[in-house]
Amino acid sequence: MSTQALGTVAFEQVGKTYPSAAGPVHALQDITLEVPASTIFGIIGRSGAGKSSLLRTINRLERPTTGRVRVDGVDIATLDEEGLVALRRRIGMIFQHFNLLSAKTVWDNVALPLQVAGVGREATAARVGELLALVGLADKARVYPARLSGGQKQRVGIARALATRPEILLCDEATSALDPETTQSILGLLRDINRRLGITIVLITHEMSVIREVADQVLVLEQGRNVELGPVWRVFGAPRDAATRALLAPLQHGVPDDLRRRLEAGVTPGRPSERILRLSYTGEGGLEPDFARIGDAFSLPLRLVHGGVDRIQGHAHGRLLVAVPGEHPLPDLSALARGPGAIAHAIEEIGHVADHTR
Ligand SMILES: Nc1ncnc2c1ncn2[C@@H]1O[C@H](COP(=O)(O)OP(=O)(O)OP(=O)(O)O)[C@@H](O)[C@H]1O
Repeated sequence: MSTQALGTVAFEQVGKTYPSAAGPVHALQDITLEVPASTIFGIIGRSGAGKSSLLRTINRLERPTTGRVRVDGVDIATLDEEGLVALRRRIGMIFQHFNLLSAKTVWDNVALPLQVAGVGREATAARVGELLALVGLADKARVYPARLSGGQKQRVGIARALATRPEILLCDEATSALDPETTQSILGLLRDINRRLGITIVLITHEMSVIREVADQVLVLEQGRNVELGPVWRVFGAPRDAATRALLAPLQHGVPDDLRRRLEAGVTPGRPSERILRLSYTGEGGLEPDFARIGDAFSLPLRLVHGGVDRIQGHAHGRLLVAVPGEHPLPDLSALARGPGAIAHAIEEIGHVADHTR
């Protein structure tokens, strides 16, 4: 008997190969990692990286070609039909396009898994009432899905997925069909479910902002392999793999167009100029941008040009572009990014621009 908390998923050297006319497709290769119980675990990767394949091994919608998937310590490949049915009651799933039955009301959609599980009429009614209240749709019980907004449909999907009190919830691009505001409300609901009910949530998405918003840990897949895994604040703050950096590019605070043009234009010798410096914050060690200390470190007039700091799980990460007068020598930048007196995790000079203000 396992002593792990309920809702733990462990992948052990999981591989998945699909046959295809063009030869075998190695969708997953040698994935070994553990999703701790009661956490929110995100899986990202470009299209075809193997995200769906990995997610679907958790409830045995896909069987690994090699290796093992354990849920609460049990190798799910060993389950018989009955065991598999029981496993799927412990693992809810929600989908991008909700997968609701259009001919059934909200109430009937949510009741269905309970009816299939043989739950009695009264207990079903009580549970459906509870679930609709949980997802904020108590007044929509008799409505058909066609009359609901996307966000409401996903709430029905969540209520249905939670009907049998699962310990794990799999989310397959659950917010990808929703507008940003509705996405926020669904993410808030998922976070609430995770915190209040202790349900482990494994989600795949192509929206990096979703991971940043809710996930505790993130796995980056590239061509079926684990190329990076860690707490979101670390992976997003200081991505180590090129694939991660490429995925995160849309979230980075880049150099704005006008500044880029000024950097490209260069400076005229003898005319006033400014140096543009980039200060980066990765979330490590609780280091935060502190303008008083930054100013002291340079002992030069300093101007904030561009940038921003996000907070992920309480860790500050982001980049600031600052300008200092070009004619003064700079302090040792690498020393300013080292040790207890560091003012940023990395400081680099990205170029000079003409100073039109002098
Ligand atoms: N049933 C299948 N038969 C053959 N090849 C498959 C099958 N399912 C997936 N693949 C292939 O396996 C690889 C991984 O697919 P998978 O759907 O897991 O990736 P993904 O990261 O979820 O992609 P997407 O973001 O586009 O959904 C891809 O090359 C895909 O074409």
